[in-house]
Amino acid sequence: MKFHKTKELKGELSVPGDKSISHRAVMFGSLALGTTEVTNFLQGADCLSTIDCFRRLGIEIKNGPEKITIHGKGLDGLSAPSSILDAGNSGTTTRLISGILAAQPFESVLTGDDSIKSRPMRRIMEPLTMMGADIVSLNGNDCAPLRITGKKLHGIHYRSKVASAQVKSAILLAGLYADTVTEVTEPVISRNHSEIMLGTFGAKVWTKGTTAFIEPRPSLKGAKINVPGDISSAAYFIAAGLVVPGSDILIKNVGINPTRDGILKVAKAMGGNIELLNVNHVGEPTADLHVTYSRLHGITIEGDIIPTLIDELPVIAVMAAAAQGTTVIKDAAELKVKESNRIDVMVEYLSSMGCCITGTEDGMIIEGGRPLTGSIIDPHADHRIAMSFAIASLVAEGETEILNSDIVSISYPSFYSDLRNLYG
Ligand SMILES: O=C(O)C1=C[C@@H](OP(=O)(O)O)[C@@H](O)[C@H](O)C1
Ligand SMILES: C=C(OP(=O)(O)O)C(=O)O
Repeated sequence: MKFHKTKELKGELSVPGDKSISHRAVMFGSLALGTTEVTNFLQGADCLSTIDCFRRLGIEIKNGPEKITIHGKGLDGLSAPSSILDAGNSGTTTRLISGILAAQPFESVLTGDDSIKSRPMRRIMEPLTMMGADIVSLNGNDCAPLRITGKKLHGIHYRSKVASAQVKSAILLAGLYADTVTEVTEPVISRNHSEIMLGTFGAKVWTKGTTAFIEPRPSLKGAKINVPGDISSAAYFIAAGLVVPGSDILIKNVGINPTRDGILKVAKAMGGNIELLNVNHVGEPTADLHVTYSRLHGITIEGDIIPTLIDELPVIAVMAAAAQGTTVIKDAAELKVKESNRIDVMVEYLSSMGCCITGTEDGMIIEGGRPLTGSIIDPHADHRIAMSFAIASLVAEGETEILNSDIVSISYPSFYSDLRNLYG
């Protein structure tokens, strides 16, 4: 798909439902007894992979136009899968479902696409094995495909080396089936959607500092879940509104959970004009975001804020390229093990557009303010890279071509049409 420099972006949009919350609604609804209804579910390929896996585990899930309906059968209601479980491109599906499968009275084989088959799974294999699970990486490389043979699990106190909601959630889900309380301590708090939603379904989950606790064997009951708009998807329009001169965009109903809102803090620290309207603090907090063009300046982004904006760092790099001065991103080595190596790919293609950017072991250094020029971008089958460069193209002279641009359907199928609707 080809893109050109644009005049101001103006108008209003609603981004699709949050990916993390949509996955969890299907998973927890499947483990709850009774009907769960999910509105504003993200119809992205990753969340559809989660639906497919739970259908193969014997759960009836209706994906209707207005809502998803899940006929959960309770904690012990899953049945041996009819075939290999395919998580597609989704790390969240792979890691969270592993925590559930580790406790089932049957064997499962879990796989995914080439990206999933190269992402690290030792981080969940280790704690789940400590709990008593039997998980084997079939290629012997600590990646999927995984053969998971369910066992009786023990509660543990696990100290995770990485701040990862996928690791934390896998352990908490296994903890539903353990013999005692399970505890997970993270170096820095990661997104807490599992803790919030498990509570909604009736689990006893609590936190103290960076430790999350779960009691075993709750009776989970079906619930109604309304998924807020995904702040990770809103991030592209926040960035576009801030960097394209004259822009004025209203993004409606965006999730602003404090474990996810780092993009808002960073945008403001860079000098961005973002106003939060209609803030609602019930359940997962939401707001409408009013974004207007701003003269951005470089900042340092490091430490505890990193997990709250980890998926937004590629588009933050684009904002940094358009800003005046230097932006330093540190403590973000996790970027190397996402759908692509997001440090290498951002450095390669922002450089190809004329940006002065250097990759480091745990981030990037970006000297902003140089004019960008169009280029040919291979997003390395990574949805967030494709969307980030679509935004960069809006301020680049000449033509930018994004190869395999359809990859955005992983998390945001209507991304290009939503963007085009804002053109003058
Ligand atoms: O739990 C989740 O829903 C997610 C957690 C993050 O991954 P890590 O837990 O691996 O950091 C994030 O990058 C991913 O897009 C979704
Ligand atoms: C890293 C991501 O997702 P996952 O880990 O679920 O593949 C993402 O959406 O940026």
